[in-house]
Amino acid sequence: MLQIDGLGVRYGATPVIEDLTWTVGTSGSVLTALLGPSGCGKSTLIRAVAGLEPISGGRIRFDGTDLAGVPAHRRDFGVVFQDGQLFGGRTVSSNIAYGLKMRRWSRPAIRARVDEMLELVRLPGYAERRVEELSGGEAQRVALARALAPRPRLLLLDEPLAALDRLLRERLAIEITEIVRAADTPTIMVTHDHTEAALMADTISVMREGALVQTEAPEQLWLRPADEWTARFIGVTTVLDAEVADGRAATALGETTIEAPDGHVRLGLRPESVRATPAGDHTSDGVVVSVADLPSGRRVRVTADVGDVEAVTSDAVAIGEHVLLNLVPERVAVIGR
Ligand SMILES: Nc1ncnc2c1ncn2[C@@H]1O[C@H](COP(=O)(O)OP(=O)(O)OP(=O)(O)O)[C@@H](O)[C@H]1O
Repeated sequence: MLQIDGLGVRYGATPVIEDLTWTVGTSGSVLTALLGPSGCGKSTLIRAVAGLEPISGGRIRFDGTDLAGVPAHRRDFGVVFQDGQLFGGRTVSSNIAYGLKMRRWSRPAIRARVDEMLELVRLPGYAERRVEELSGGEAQRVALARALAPRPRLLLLDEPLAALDRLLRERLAIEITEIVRAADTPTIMVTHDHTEAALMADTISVMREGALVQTEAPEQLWLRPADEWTARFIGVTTVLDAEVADGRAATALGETTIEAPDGHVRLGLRPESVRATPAGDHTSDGVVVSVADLPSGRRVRVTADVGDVEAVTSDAVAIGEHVLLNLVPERVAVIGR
């Protein structure tokens, strides 16, 4: 288990991480996503955990042992960066064997482990390929095999999919999840993409400007974001005031059932939290200003009294059409509760 208390990291005089506290690997969680916008300090945090960045304050412990003074290569952590950083001019097997040779594994043990890793990352038969001949996705799988080969206590993945195209990213995201679960290696994965985080992780930690704002299972994060910034970062497009009484919330877009104590709350709406239907003879809630047909269904933008609202619809509504807006109770987030 990784335990970080009051961590500080600075570049020169500039603090990038200040007083950060984080516990990873409790309650059976294998894969934790570290999710945050570009420049918030995710890579810096991962590098500090790996021992690649000096810390200016606080403590990093693993299984109770303080890592201060433990150099990177003695931490037994595996690291995969965005571009894999394979050793060029060498074969796949020589890359995967690298950490095992450092640890003085016997030749037969190394050979067996390399084969096992190639099976795990689904590249059997690739042992003698030179790394220059690999595609981007293959190279990242080799980097993963190299990191996992010495059986690390913790695996750190710093945006391992960022350089790949979208289709490959999604496929490899799911593959990596299966691989680290099969290896049963606690893993932290850095990403700025909340869909990627949800595809892979069983716990998501949200980072903002050098601090952690929330650590939660994905479903809880979607339904109970800690604050408005977090809500918007994970896809909320409309924030709505509501008054709750007896499990029902009254809002400018009508009533909905909600699990929240009585009183004032703010609700976070994603497009799929609101359903638009043609108003017909009813008094409309707003007018459609744009329509987009996405793979997941039709998305509309509606100008309403509460401002512009993104919504989904299964009707053939057109721009300029008057619509009714209804909340979808199980898709409505409560902010800050
Ligand atoms: N070696 C360095 N020297 C000085 N400043 C740095 C250095 N590395 C990073 N920074 C700065 O520290 C801040 C955090 O950078 P970091 O790379 O940790 O963010 P990140 O969340 O990983 O971003 P991204 O998602 O874009 O990779 C940024 O403002 C960055 O410009």
